[in-house]
Amino acid sequence: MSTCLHTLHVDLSTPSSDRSYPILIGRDLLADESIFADILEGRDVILVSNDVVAPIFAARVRGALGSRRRVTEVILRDGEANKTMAAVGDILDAALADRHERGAVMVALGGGVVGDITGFAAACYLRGIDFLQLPTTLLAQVDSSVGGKTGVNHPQGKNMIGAFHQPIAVLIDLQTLHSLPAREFSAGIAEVIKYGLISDIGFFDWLEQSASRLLAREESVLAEAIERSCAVKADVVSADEREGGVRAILNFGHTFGHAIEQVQGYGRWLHGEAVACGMVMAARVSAARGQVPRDFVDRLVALLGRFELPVTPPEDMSVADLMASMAGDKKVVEGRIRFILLAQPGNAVIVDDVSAAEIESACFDRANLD
Ligand SMILES: NC(=O)c1ccc[n+]([C@@H]2O[C@H](COP(=O)([O-])OP(=O)(O)OC[C@H]3O[C@@H](n4cnc5c(N)ncnc54)[C@H](O)[C@@H]3O)[C@@H](O)[C@H]2O)c1
Ligand SMILES: O=C(O)C(=O)C[C@@H](O)[C@H](O)[C@H](O)COP(=O)(O)O
Ligand SMILES: [Zn+2]
Repeated sequence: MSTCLHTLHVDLSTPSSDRSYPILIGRDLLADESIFADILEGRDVILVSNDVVAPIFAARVRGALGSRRRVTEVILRDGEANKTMAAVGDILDAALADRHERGAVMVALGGGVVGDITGFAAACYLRGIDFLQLPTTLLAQVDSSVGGKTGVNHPQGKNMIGAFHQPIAVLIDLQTLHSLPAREFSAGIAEVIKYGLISDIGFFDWLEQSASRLLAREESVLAEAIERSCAVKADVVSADEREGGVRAILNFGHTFGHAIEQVQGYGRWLHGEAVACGMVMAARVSAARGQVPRDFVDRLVALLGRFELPVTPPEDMSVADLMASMAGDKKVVEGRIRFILLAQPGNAVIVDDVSAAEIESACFDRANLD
């Protein structure tokens, strides 16, 4: 028997359509046949996972999918370096080989890499079929499984090829977090902290108070952190599904972070690690502008430090490297890089007037950063 602790909704209803979907947070959801029967009915499935996650969780999902539907299984190679068009091709080849029809559903079982690739394959297959998110990392549970950003990396930049394609549901099984390595858990915490910084300073305060219990992975604290994170994300996505405006605040720390990932080579820094460092950089620029107190940056650095997340740019990375990479960011408009800064703690703002000199002085004066 599974236990559902929280249910949220991503509201995407318009007068002409309703693509809203539920997010279920609970225990043993991945083994619950009745949940899959409700969501998928009798539909065929293309189950996509990777060579780390499948050995741990695929059997229980196969069991819950039951024996009355056709299931094609695709096992990708693990890792950010494999978030490529080739991986999308592997999924499409398998689905075509088994002659899956438009009624089939792609099911993403894994972290953000599997989810982003599978969602994009679902957006492309037969010009678009449904997909279901079964996120197994903290990062995927609080962020990537919700909101419909799907895609793959390109040597020139993160997530450069993709589509907005919403899942039909997100099932967050807290049991999956037991096997998650500590470094991956911390990477997920970075995105959790992001939500406090951009829209809920009370949540940031709570995270400071709850750090030890989060590190101990206490279920009730994890469930609350995930629920509050998904609530912020669902609200922002409902307000601006395709990032025409406010959704860009979810990119806080990412303009810097994606550049770090790309310049270092995908996979050297985890996404969440690069975002952690990027959030500190954005907070430092905000503080230099007098928008947040300097001691708030110290609080952020201390909180990230509890989770052993990086707070200074890679030693071998220059401002020139950073600026060159950020010039290709997806948020660039008419050649101007748009940054997400803090207008104040708990409140983000989008600006396009941050200079290289300002970044250098706020973030690369290494003698003054520690
Ligand atoms: N679409 C979005 O809105 C969005 C949001 C945030 C991040 N992302 C993307 O997500 C990716 C990062 O996702 P991630 O941090 O989940 O990384 P990941 O998918 O690489 O997973 C991290 C590692 O943990 C392993 N793993 C997964 N679940 C496990 C479990 N329960 N037990 C043991 N090992 C497990 C994975 O195989 C992998 O080795 C990046 O590509 C990032 O760009 C997308
Ligand atoms: O959902 C969003 O919007 C986000 O920006 C969430 C980010 O955490 C995530 O890493 C996303 O994939 C970044 O999007 P991108 O458009 O900058 O590639
Ligand atoms: Zn992110």
